Amino acid sequence: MSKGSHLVAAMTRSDSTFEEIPIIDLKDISSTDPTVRRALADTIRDACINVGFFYVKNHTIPQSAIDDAIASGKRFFSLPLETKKGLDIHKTGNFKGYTALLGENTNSDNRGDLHEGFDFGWEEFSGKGRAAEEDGVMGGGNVWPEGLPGFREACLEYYHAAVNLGKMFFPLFALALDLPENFFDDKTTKPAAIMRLLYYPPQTGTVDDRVEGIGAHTDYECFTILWQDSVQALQVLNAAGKWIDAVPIPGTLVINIGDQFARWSNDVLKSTVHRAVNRSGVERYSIPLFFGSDFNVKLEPLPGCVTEDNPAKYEVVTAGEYVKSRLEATYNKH
Ligand SMILES: O=C(O)CCC(=O)C(=O)O
Ligand SMILES: [Fe+2]
Repeated sequence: MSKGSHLVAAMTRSDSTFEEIPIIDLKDISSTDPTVRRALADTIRDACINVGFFYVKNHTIPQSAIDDAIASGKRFFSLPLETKKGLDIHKTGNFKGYTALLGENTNSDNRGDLHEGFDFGWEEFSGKGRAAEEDGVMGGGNVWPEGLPGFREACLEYYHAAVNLGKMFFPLFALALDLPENFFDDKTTKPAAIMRLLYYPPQTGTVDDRVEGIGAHTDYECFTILWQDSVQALQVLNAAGKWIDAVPIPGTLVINIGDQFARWSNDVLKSTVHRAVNRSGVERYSIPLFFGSDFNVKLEPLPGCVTEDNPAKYEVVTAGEYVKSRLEATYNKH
């Protein structure tokens, strides 16, 4: 059997009627022992083929960075609406800044998402960002609120810790796809990395089913690293059409595959539909960080993912074009 049919065969045997989301221990993520790395990559592959979601523990992001980012997020969201609207994501032109309640509609059948958000991208502590031509539609500077000392620093502290974790994942995904470990290196020299602080008010009283915290969707990039607080809201759709709770587990992050990886791997890796609905009665916070390839990379099917039984499913587009079209649809910028 060729390598290609091996992957596709694994995918064909996969079972996506999961009832639970697997937990993967990352204690060996920096190991240089090939056997140990192979074993970790195999666990990741099983999770990505069957579920498209997994928790990680021992994930390397310091608890202090999480605590500071969340505390800063809470300060930001409690600013007056007018102040936050000064940073409106619809006005910045590069999908960075503030999203008000119902300012975004992730599922086009819905009436708007019941969350507030604050989005930003690559920036060094020194303030150096990326030029527009290095980051596609998301290129150009971040916008930061005035009068919140330490906010930017706390955001960037978490951001860089999460970006470092994300960079450690690409070699593991390469191994999981039977590719050389360095396969993604030259395709992720300036990887897309967009972070959001999200605030979900509780939905109480009579609830319109078309208003959810974030409507059912798949993510746009290669994979997402999500921190969630202890309030249950995130749900993942299995192949039987059942919503499975991604129960908050202290000390873990949630990792999920997005559409770029699904397209690139011709659906060997699953980009699974999910949503967040906060009917807990209390406020909820989360921090997704969307991790992609360099924006000019063509998402041509990876070696081993296309066979006679699994012909190419997607039109080849660049990563940047793909994300741009999805963001424009979400924020209604046509
Ligand atoms: O807040 C969450 O748990 C999920 C957020 C999410 O799915 C997203 O921002 O794409
Ligand atoms: Fe998502």
